[in-house]
Amino acid sequence: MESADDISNANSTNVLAHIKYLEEKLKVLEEEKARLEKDINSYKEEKEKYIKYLEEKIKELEEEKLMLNREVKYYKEEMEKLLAPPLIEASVLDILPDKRVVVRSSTGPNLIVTVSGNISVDQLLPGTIVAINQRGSSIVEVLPQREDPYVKAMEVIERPNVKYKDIGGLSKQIQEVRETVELPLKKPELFKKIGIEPPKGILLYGSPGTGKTMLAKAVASETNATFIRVVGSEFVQKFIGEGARIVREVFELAKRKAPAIIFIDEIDAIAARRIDIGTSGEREVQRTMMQLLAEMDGFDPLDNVKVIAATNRIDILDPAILRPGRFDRIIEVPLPDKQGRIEIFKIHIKKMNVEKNLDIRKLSELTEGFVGADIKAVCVEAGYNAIREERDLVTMEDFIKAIEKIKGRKKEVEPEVPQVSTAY
Ligand SMILES: Nc1ncnc2c1ncn2[C@@H]1O[C@H](COP(=O)(O)OP(=O)(O)OP(=O)(O)O)[C@@H](O)[C@H]1O
Repeated sequence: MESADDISNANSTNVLAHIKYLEEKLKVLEEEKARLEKDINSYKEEKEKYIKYLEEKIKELEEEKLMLNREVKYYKEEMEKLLAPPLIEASVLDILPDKRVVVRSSTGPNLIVTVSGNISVDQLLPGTIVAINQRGSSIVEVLPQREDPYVKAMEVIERPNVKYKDIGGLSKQIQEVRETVELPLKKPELFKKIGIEPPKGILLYGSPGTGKTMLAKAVASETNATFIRVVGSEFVQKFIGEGARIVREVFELAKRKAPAIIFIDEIDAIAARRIDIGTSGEREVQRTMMQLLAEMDGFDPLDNVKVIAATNRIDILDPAILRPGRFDRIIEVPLPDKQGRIEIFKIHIKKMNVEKNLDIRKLSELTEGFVGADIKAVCVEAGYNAIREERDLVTMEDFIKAIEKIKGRKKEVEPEVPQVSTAY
């Protein structure tokens, strides 16, 4: 028979074994727990990575969508452009009181059109270049204004306001210009009756500032002619490649605006004698001159267009332009002599408030070698001298100071122009 001790011994062995078993089980469970925790962490990490990857993917797709949207917009606009009817270019002629506009369309007729809401009528002036819709009913755009070089190349004065009496010291030259330009313009029948041809063109030569432009303007003014001025040197410097066309346009304009005087200043720049025509620039100048000669040859001496050219370098001119039927009257415009300077002073002083006994004779003596433009500059400077001292009367002293100043300025700027012989 088992004793109570035996029983209690057997039980405690069992309990111990059970405890051991439980402890092992616990260990296994803890290990399991640690493994699961590790799994969870790595799963979490992977998930986070995946989320990040997905987020980046979304960003990429969004960027791509944006690009595609842009592309769609571009193609849509292109499609619209391809499908849109072309606009018609037109230039504004007049604005009617009811805000409709008369335009000359590039397709031909003059049209009366409305102005689309996004354009203010104030923007439109005669000459403004606009686009009108295909139906030709409305101005839909104001186009950038192009400056035609030929418009820039000319100075056009409908009626210059220079009179012969504004020119001092050139009575002989005025007389010649009147006979050769004014008379044939005013009385062509006289020349027909007598049977002689007046010159088509005259050439004025002389130092800068002697009054050549004034003379040409005065003839235009006295004959009610349009004065069109072009400057030879600009053909070479500014309007390269356009010379021949500008010359053609100038003559066309002159015929349209006749009676007209074409004044070609600094003609030497396009009509100088050339030894060889090597560079393309020289060839271009040559073409301009050929066009000028062709135009001169092309009109009739009794047409009411006259050409006056001016130069201070007659010595370098190509003899071709001086042939009969071209510039066949040559008029020298000299430096004014003592009497001439008196006259020029008188002309410019007339408009000034000068002291009563101003000694103009003395002023003339002090200005030997001065041209008309210098004398004008002296008068302006004398006026300034009075203004600087807050006087309203210009004195002899002011003039003398001005003469000294202009003399100094002339020394600084005067180029060594060879004095032209008068043997022509
Ligand atoms: N004989 C003159 N009588 C009165 N004013 C004159 C005279 N000559 C020149 N002037 C004055 O000088 C200014 C310039 O003269 P103008 O332009 O006629 O000279 P130009 O000989 O044509 O000169 P350029 O050869 O430089 O073109 C004139 O606007 C005028 O005020």
